[in-house]
Amino acid sequence: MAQSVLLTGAAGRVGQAILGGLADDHEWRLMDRDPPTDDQPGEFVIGDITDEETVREAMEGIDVVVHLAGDPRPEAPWDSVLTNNIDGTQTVFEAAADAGVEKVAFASSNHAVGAYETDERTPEMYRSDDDYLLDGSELARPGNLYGVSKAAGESLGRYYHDEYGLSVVCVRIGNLTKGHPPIDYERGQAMWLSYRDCAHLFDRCIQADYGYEIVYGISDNDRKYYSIDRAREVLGYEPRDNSAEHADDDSV
Ligand SMILES: NC(=O)C1=CN([C@@H]2O[C@H](COP(=O)(O)OP(=O)(O)OC[C@H]3O[C@@H](n4cnc5c(N)ncnc54)[C@H](O)[C@@H]3O)[C@@H](O)[C@H]2O)C=CC1
Ligand SMILES: O=C1O[C@H](COP(=O)(O)O)[C@@H](O)[C@H](O)[C@H]1O
Repeated sequence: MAQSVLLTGAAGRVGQAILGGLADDHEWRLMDRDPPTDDQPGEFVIGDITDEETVREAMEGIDVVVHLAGDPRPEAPWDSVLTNNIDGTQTVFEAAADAGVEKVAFASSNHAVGAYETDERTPEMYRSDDDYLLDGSELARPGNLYGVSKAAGESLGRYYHDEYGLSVVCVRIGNLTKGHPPIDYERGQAMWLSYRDCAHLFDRCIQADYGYEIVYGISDNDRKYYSIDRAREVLGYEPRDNSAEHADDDSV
């Protein structure tokens, strides 16, 4: 069923992957601090997610928030992730709760659990014959300050679910790459998320019923160390891509 969706960070890669698959499926209000470069569906709000008033106005009449806006760089410095990823995310959750929004899907990251990739486990855990698997029930274990900010976002989601009754799903997105898995990069191939699986996964986040969830956002790769069972069970995620099917592509 079509929902009224606020998509923050709409001008970025994940936002464009989602809109590429779902432009006609929902009523979109897009928000980004950068203006769109070409035609986009619905209305576009140019603004910063740390600006409470703009975020409150953007939230009016919204059923579901897909919150992507933030600094996506694994090497991002603390001042940037503190402002954009932690303060900005708190502003979005608070405004969503106040506006009576039903659900928030939060773009978390593989980097929230990056420190499980110890020297002893890698590179074997990136390969299909290794059975090491994270399933979303494990504690966050960030390997950088960006990952800390994503773990903080997951915690904010837990708080706004428990205290305000918001339905929250935190999607620990793997490596979104258009057209094919990352080249010559075993880790990236194990956590590849194709554009069409990305759009489908966030559609399920918009439409499914849940309380508070942490799921992994990757395609159905033969190589994987993140389970997608929870995304299948709770959201009805049915990925169609697999990085192994590109094994004959040059260097993949
Ligand atoms: N691309 C990937 O493979 C992955 C992405 N993610 C997360 O998904 C989200 C989107 O990532 P990408 O699309 O790759 O990044 P991107 O940099 O392409 O897009 C992010 C968008 O957010 C906007 N933005 C940033 N800070 C903002 C603020 N304070 N107010 C308003 N807009 C702001 C930017 O202008 C940009 O258009 C991020 O939160 C990132 O951490 C997580 C894991 C993997
Ligand atoms: O969270 C993110 O993760 C992906 C994959 O991480 P990488 O360190 O293997 O590149 C990254 O490409 C993306 O920029 C980031 O937001």
